Amino acid sequence: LGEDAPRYPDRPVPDWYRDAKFGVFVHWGLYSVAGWAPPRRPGEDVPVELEYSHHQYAEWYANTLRIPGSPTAAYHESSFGVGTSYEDLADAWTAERYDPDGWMRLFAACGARYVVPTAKHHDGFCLWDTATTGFSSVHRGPRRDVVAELAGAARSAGLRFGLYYSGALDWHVSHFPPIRSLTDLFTHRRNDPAFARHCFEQVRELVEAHRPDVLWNDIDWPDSAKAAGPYSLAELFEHYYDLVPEGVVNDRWGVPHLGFRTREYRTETGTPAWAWEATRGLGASFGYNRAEDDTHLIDATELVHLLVDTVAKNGNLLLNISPRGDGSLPEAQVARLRELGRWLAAHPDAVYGTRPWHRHAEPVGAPLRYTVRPDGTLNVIALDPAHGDFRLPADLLGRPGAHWGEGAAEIGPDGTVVIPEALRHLPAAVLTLPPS
Ligand SMILES: C[C@@H]1N[C@H](CNC(=O)c2cc3ccccc3[nH]2)[C@@H](O)[C@H](O)[C@@H]1O
Repeated sequence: LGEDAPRYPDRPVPDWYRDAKFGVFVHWGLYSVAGWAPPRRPGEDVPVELEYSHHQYAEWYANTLRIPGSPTAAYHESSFGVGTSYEDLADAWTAERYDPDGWMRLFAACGARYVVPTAKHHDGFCLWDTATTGFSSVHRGPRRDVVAELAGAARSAGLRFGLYYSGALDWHVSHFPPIRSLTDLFTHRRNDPAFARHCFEQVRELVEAHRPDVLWNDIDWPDSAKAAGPYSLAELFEHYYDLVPEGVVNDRWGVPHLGFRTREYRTETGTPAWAWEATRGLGASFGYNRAEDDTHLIDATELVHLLVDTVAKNGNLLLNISPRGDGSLPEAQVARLRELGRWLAAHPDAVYGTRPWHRHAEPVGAPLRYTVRPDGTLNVIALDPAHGDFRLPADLLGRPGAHWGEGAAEIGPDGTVVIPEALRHLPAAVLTLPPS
């Protein structure tokens, strides 16, 4: 490391985060007013040359709109007229159905233990009472301090409160051509000291006002803040941890300091020793996309499997919900969240507070996942109980006291486990084995 390379703290990921397992991501912002991107079904892909002109992330609307001939450019003109800019939409944003307390009560009821709303996304529109710009939800549109209301509502609902911040991209204060490729993504961004100070001061406002339990930065941080000195990232982290001793950050700051690692619409192949977080939308977008319908969304059973698989691999699931511009929550998304919450409410000890076993699944055979409770009890989670009986692996044969939630389990001498009829309709069934 060069002589001016700052020293970063080496901090463990706090237990509250590792025990929490399930958080709700909320991408809500100016882009939610337009709320449109070309819809994409699970498994559908586009050729790499259309990756940005047909970006499936509706929160990228401001960039996609600027790509000549993109479906978003056509949608924008037909919806808002040739003379309306993206930033003009700020004054059309009324958020008349925005109910922060209702949101947080719902997320808590669905089993989330933390929530991470967007404070500023790539469009540069700030959702808090900032002194750094007039491009904010306090000065324009809703005329509300969205972040403050969400922080209060989250903590009243017993949730830990984190904040998403777009550290690399701020299209309100940058003047590049639209991002049309991965190369553009790395070059059409500001790294100058003035921008670095701007980002430093914005995050300092958020940290000092709300003490977020999670600082979830996206993509990267301005390069000029990565050396020692005023407004450096090292100073920002030091300030953050002074104010929030149990605070945790993710891995998208572009410096050798991270808390939990992140995977986006991806999972880990095995069980890493480090804490990590899987994040995705319920459909193909984080921001609200009115072009998505039920067929574009992950179904509730897949959602339970995603959570269980992620936790078995030492990860958390940060599942995104996309509020409409008016602040209402898409009913199809809420239905899936509630279904996940019902399973979690019936099987809390299979997830919360657990740690991985020495393997997360079996290489072949029945789709099982494993988690270990603090007292050493092993949760054997059958992901497809409708499929019926399964064989316990050899290293679990003979362990006494096998139980389903309500009663002793019937296990044959060859390890065949009979799944009770009453459990076969569930997205997953949990067999517990007391500590051996
Ligand atoms: C949550 C999501 N993040 C996107 C940027 N993605 C990344 O910076 C990123 C993806 C990813 C996957 C694996 C490991 C690191 C990663 N960073 C944003 O461009 C989206 O609008 C949205 O906010």
